Amino acid sequence: MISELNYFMRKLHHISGPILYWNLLAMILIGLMEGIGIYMLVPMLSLIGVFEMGSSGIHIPWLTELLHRFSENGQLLLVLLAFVFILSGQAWMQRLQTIRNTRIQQQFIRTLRLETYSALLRARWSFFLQKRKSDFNHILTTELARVSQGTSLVLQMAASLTFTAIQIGLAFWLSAKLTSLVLVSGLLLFVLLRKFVRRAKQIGDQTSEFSQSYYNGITEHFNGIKDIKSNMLENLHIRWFDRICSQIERNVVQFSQLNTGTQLIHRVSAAIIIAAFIYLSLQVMSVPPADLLLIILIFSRLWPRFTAIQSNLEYISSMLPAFRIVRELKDQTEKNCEIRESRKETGISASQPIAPIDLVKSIVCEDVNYRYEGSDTYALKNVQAYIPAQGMTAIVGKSGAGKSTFVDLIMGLVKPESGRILIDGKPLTEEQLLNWRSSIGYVSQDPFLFHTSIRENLRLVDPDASEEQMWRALQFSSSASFVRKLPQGLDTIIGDRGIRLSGGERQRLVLARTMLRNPSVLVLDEATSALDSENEQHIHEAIERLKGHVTIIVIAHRLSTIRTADRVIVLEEGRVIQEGGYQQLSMDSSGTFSKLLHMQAGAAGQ
Ligand SMILES: Nc1ncnc2c1ncn2[C@@H]1O[C@H](COP(=O)(O)OP(=O)(O)OP(=O)(O)O)[C@@H](O)[C@H]1O
Repeated sequence: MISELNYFMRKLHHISGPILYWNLLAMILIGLMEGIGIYMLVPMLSLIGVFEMGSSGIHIPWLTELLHRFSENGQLLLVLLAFVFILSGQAWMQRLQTIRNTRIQQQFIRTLRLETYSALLRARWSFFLQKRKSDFNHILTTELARVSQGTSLVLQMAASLTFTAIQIGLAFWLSAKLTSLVLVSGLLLFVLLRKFVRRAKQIGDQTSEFSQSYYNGITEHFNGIKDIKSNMLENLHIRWFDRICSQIERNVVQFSQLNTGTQLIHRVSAAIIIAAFIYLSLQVMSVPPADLLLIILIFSRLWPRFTAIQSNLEYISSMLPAFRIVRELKDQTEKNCEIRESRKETGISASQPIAPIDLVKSIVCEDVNYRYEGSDTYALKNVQAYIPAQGMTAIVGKSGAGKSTFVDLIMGLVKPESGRILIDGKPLTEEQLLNWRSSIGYVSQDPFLFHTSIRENLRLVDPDASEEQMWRALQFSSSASFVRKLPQGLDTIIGDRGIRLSGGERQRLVLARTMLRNPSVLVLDEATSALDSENEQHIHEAIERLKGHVTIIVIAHRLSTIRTADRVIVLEEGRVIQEGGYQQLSMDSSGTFSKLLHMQAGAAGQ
């Protein structure tokens, strides 16, 4: 755990640079001024004879001589003026230091956020297959905030320790005996309260666990809100929400009980120790009243520092789990990094421009086998396939046959366990992966649109796209007519994930967006949900328009849309069982393809 803390402190050092140490120096100076201001008041007052001090106190001959040049009233005014000056200066510096601290902290969290987010986006697809996406939301919001809070507390703690060291030094100068007594009592109490620091860590573990469940739950529920509403599952989910909120509440209260408990012990001990000091000083040791005042002063300044250190330790301990979680994610994303950074500038990195590959001949799969991580069965077995450039290839097969996995391999999203993928005769290598990916346009079954205007959604892939280019892409994807009918045309806001559009319209819009990128290969995962025949016709028209310009690969769920396919690849249980032209396969009456055709024709006729 300490290694994690160490890692983030080193990172803070790396991000902030020398300013971090200037800041710590300022903290020390502030502590010094505060100590001088408060501690010096009593001895200075005694120096000008306001009251008598015993053996303790300060003896600075030149200062006494200097002060005695003034009248009595002048001396008092001078001492008080110095006091006001020192404390005001300290307050002013404190403000500057706090602002600097905030800057350091914010720069640190910004860099951490950026690093975590970009490391996630640069991780390979197979990494996301094993993870819950809501965990990333949770880490990027809650856990990163806790890490930032934790490092800020470590800095505060460093400052607190420095203040304390300075105050101990000053207090030693005034009275070594009394200070030693305070120190020994403080250390003893700290040792006695050690177990509370450990308990704080356990509470911190639970905090992470509950907040993770909270994030996972709410993300999943809102993703499935339509199912919840249509199946009347609202109360079930409200009950879950109530339960997790109660657990979070209990966890926070538990920490507060622990923290205030140790504070209470500290305060009560302070009262007992000071009462014992006073009793011993007056009744046993006959200490003069001015010295007694000094004891109280030293105690009242030092003890709250000990209390604050104890409290800080508990808070830091409760945040250690967040340090571990963020560090683990960083290690995992590093291991799964697909896109390397090309240069580093103060933590912000830029990616090199990636030149797309222009497909001219074919994509070939040679003896490809693939298994998902943790799975024993092969999703693809000995796959041999040929996809011609500029033609239209349809991938068909029953649900679970391996169509999506096949296309993921073609797109280089996952790597074959064995076998090769050849692009224009050359094996697809790790180095070429990104060039290859940048040549591909992918339209998924559940297309991804932002809650903004159509124009903004289109410009996502090409910020400089002109109005004319946008309309051309819309025309190509058979979306122009429906966009024209919308109240604000291109400026119509389409709702969260495009909720205000029909499934087919959404898919055509994403197709238009993909075309703005001028891909060499277009991969279209046909929507499984039964689109109306008019929309099916629109998609069909769009594909026909694109044929000959780009290589089209369609994962086809309705065979009626692929009548004009140049090539059909039929998959069954991870194997290619048929491959050839549409006409050729449909005429082979004993083949799976013609059976699939009959099944769909039968279903359509019912
Ligand atoms: N992330 C995953 N982890 C483990 N197994 C998976 C994963 N995704 C898919 N599979 C398995 O791999 C096989 C092929 O799945 P795939 O999604 O490629 O089929 P598909 O033909 O595209 O199906 P559908 O038409 O229903 O989308 C299935 O047996 C499926 O259970």
